[in-house]
Amino acid sequence: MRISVSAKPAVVVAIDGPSGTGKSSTSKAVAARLGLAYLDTGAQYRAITWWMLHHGVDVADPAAVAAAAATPDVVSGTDPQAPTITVDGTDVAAPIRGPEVTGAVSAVSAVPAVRERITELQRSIAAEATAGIVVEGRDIGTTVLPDADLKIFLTASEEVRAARRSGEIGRRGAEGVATTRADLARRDAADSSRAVSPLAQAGDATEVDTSHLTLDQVVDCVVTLVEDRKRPVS
Ligand SMILES: Nc1ncnc2c1ncn2[C@@H]1O[C@H](COP(=O)(O)OP(=O)(O)O)[C@@H](O)[C@H]1O
Ligand SMILES: Nc1ccn([C@@H]2O[C@H](COP(=O)(O)OP(=O)(O)O)[C@@H](O)[C@H]2O)c(=O)n1
Repeated sequence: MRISVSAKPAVVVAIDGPSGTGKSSTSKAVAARLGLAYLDTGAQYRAITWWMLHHGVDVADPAAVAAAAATPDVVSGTDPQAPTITVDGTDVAAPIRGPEVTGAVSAVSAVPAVRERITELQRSIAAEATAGIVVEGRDIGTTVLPDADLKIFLTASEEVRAARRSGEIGRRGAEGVATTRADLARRDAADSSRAVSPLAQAGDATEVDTSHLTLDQVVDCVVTLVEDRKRPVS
């Protein structure tokens, strides 16, 4: 009798949700704890946006963005302890977090040619992650990896999200938080209403409201869900 030993299947975890719900922090920690790779898809959209701005492409003109979409070479490093992002070999980890990119990224990411390019890249990175991967974004569970083993949709109140993001970017006081809250609301509205793969919760995703949970509690919750859902070794 021939006994076939199949490799343990890799686990693919999709974590989606709006800004400030804790996607990046949670995904990195879950991946590190479980020995999985980590992909920040928002960083990829930010990187292509940075490239457009850097090369003088009019980001308000979808045709101009589409015409340039195939040119930049976006490369993501998927170690959750030290994720990296480069465009045409330039490390853009810092500039992609600046206000210019944040203000333009929703317009660029709404262009179908950009989404096609980046979605293809995301699928190939996930396919190559032999140990498994946590992929975070807006459309991972609905569009990029609809067959993910586990889909999580993180939420949190607008108030909490604005306070978290303000703390992160050093905006102080009630006025600072109100400005951040308006920025987040604008970006969420744009991301949720675009025609191609908008920010949306997959029907089979588990929703986790992080408003009143510590990061450790959220990580524990997701790790437990991953452990429960891992496909059995056959
Ligand atoms: N459960 C939590 N409780 C408190 N702060 C959190 C929690 N999750 C994330 N944060 C903080 O909120 C900010 C935004 O988190 P981040 O993971 O970048 O969110 P997202 O990727 O959804 O935009 C960061 O400063 C992070 O440290
Ligand atoms: N899968 C994804 C991930 C991000 N994005 C876009 O990229 C932007 C930046 O994503 P991000 O995850 O870095 O944003 P934050 O939640 O960190 O603020 C979002 O506002 C979306 O416009 C997307 O369209 N699809």
